[in-house]
Amino acid sequence: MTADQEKKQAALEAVKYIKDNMVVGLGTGSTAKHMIEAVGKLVADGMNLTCVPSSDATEKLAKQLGIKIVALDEIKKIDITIDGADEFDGDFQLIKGGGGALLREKILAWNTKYNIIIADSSKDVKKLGAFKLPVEVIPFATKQIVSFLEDEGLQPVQRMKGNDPYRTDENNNIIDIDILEVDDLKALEIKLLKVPGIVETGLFLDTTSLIIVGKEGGPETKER
Ligand SMILES: O=C(CO)[C@H](O)[C@H](O)COP(=O)(O)O
Repeated sequence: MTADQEKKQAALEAVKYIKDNMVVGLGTGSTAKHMIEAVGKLVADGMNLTCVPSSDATEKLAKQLGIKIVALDEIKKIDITIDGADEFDGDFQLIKGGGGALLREKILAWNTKYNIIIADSSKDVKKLGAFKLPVEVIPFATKQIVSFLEDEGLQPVQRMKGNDPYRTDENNNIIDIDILEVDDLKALEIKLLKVPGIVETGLFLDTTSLIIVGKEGGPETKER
């Protein structure tokens, strides 16, 4: 099975949790794309869903598929959010933000009753950190924060798009850092979020309720 087939299998399994009249959070990325297409089919088949997108790209695709989109402030709580991840571990902790949508994704996750993560099997790791952790920062403070992260030994690299700094949907920059040697992720998260100018990190430590992994022989569902 290819990674993309695993992603699609996980996505199709996840949409089974969606019921009529739900408010659904739509993640971002290549795995989420399969899920959004499947949600589009549910809607085309007559299901009444209201969806909140986690990025401009997701919003665009969802609208093309005829999915009803609302802004987060138009609803009280999201019933289910389905999103991808760059890595997950045995404690349901994630690294997200490879696609740059970590800030809105984390806001959606925090405002959701039941968060489902869908992934191909390569995302399943013993310890988070082979994938660099994205940190979203405001442009005004980016250089100073890079310097701070260097002093912390986190080997920061500012994300670029060609010759220009990468910009998120919220017009911020991203710095990718190396956390493979970090054992206390909670302490790291607290330390980073205290730095003025750091808006958010791609560490999702306690929002996930269910992880569905695409696998040869059928999807594996891990419940927290
Ligand atoms: O966090 C994300 C975007 O910000 C994605 O969920 C993550 O990067 C996984 O992407 P993909 O499904 O393409 O492997």
